Amino acid sequence: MIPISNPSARSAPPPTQTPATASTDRTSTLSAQNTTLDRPARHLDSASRTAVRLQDVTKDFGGGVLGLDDVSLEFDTGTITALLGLSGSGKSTLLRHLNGLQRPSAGTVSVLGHDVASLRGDSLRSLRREIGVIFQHFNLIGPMSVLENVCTGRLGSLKGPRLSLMMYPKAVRHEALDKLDRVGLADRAFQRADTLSGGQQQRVAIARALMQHPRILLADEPVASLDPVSARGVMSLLQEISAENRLTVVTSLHQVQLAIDFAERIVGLRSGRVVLDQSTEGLDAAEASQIYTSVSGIGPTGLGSPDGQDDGDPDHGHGGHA
Ligand SMILES: Nc1ncnc2c1ncn2[C@@H]1O[C@H](COP(=O)(O)OP(=O)(O)OP(=O)(O)O)[C@@H](O)[C@H]1O
Repeated sequence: MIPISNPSARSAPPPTQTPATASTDRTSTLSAQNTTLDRPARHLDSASRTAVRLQDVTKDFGGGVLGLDDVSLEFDTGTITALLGLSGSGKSTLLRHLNGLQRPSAGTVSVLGHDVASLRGDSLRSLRREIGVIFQHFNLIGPMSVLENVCTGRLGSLKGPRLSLMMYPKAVRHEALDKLDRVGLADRAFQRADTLSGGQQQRVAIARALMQHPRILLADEPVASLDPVSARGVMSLLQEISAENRLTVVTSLHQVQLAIDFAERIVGLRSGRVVLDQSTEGLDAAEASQIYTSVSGIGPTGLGSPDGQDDGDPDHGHGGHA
């Protein structure tokens, strides 16, 4: 059995448990987790087969910049799609529309059956709990332990502040350790997050996202900061987790070969438009790379990803682990 508390944490105040969680032991935690991990195959009607649908979506940032230009796409439940395209082609903008960080100027974005643009407040937060997010720079809290970072993935569904690891319900701490075990890092639970390698930190971020029991995972250039070996390890983990959980993964990538090897489908964007939409089966890297080589029609580039910006939307916040 994996120990759940470290000696330094034992002096911390007892966890504040709600009646619902106070009686939850490790067994029930594991069975709750397994319910999530081994979700029985459900009869899927066409609505639940489609996790995400964008219909004629345009995002006009003003000044002639279209982040998305008449995009219509559907992402099926349990699939992995890689978004490819030059810097400034609209990959992050597309991802931000899926969790309501940005709203379309025209068209509709439907996620898990909800018209995202129509959601506000609690209903938007509730949808965001179903959407895990991982980032290029991991967004872990460096001085905090790995385990506590993973526990923060549950903050969106817990009431009140959690100022230390021991303030999380025991069931949450156990589950966080199980998630860490799943990503191969249970032995690092009590290490400071910022002492891990980049690949390890991204695994922790994945474990944190899994604490939400998400149905969709958005990954914005998840391997851009990693060496090639770690990058393949993280993509392989995403692939496994998608299959285990019927998790719909939409990820932006810059490496065509990784997209072909680990995603089922590639969507190529250029100046906010879909210029390639193809299954990766039998897809040739040279063919997919054409979205980078033809420069005609490319809009403003080199502006990078304006992380953290949004539309000034009052509900703004990263859906990942809030
Ligand atoms: N909040 C914003 N305000 C104004 N323009 C924006 C905003 N967000 C994105 N853009 C513009 O929209 C276009 C698409 O940007 P986006 O960040 O989606 O590209 P990207 O493909 O993710 O790029 P990268 O690969 O560098 O992350 C760019 O021209 C960008 O400058």
